[in-house]
Amino acid sequence: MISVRGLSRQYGDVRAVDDLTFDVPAGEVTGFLGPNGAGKSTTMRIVMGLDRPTAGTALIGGQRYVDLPEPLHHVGALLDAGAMHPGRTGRGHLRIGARTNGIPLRRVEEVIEQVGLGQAARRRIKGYSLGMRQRLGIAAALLGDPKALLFDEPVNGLDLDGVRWIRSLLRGFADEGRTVLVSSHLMSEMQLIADRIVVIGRGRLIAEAPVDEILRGLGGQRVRIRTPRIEDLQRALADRAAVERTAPGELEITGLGATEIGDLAHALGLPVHHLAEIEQSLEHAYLALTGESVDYHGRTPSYLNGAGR
Ligand SMILES: Nc1ncnc2c1ncn2[C@@H]1O[C@H](COP(=O)(O)OP(=O)(O)OP(=O)(O)O)[C@@H](O)[C@H]1O
Repeated sequence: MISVRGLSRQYGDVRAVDDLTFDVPAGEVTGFLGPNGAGKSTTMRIVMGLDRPTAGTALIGGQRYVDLPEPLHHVGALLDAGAMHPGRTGRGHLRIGARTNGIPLRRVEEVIEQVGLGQAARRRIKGYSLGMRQRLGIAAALLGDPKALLFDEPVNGLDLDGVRWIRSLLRGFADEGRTVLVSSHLMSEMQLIADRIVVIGRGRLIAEAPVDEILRGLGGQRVRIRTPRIEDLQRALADRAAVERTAPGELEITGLGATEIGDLAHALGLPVHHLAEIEQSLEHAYLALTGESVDYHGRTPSYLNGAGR
């Protein structure tokens, strides 16, 4: 379990993290989402003791990283897979990590196997593809067989095979009861990987909820219903929910669940031809959540405005 409480980090004029509080429970994959510059990497660096907070705490199993007796047994992180000595071999890189942390060298061979580096472990890192570097970075994070794992953008730049591998790896860690925090820009990816997500913007918490709750619109659940007696239903719903006529014979309702609406139609004797909760894509929910907090909007060419939504 990782718990972040009232965490703030100020760099000169920039408040990179601003009074942030959230939990990363064991046994689940927690996705960490936010636009560029939202403060994700800063938060992860503070958890890993690589940066100091201006205020607040980030605890791993109740302790600060710096107070952990054998930190690599508690937490492992993939923060910057580029930060490896290019002249070393993969195995050499891992051996140094093991030696400096009192981890037996046989563990190096185990993690090489686990991440599928095999033959490549003999080669110098400068010849590694991005996917191989990610595998090596993950092997390093696993050296101490830690209970908690932090991954900063692990699927960035990976091909589909690599992405699928990371996905099953993270799921496996969570299923073993480990604590997994993974940051990403790829909302569609988070929808597949994460059980719950923490969304931040400009250093502040925007949402912390199970993925399916966010998909249902964080309480602003929408339901679509079709009935040939649309006016009767619309009248009955008018006082209870926000109702929008979206097509002839079709309503979209916000603020009531499918069960309540179905029961109401039944009580009124109205025939129902279709009734479904509308699932938002995580991307859609995320854009709705973070729209206000994006610091650097890309310019959209005018011919794309309104397209593809
Ligand atoms: N060492 C530093 N010195 C000064 N400013 C910093 C430093 N590290 C981060 N920042 C600033 O803090 C803010 C948050 O940065 P951070 O890298 O944590 O965001 P992020 O959510 O990880 O972004 P990205 O998705 O682009 O990696 C940014 O405005 C960044 O410029």
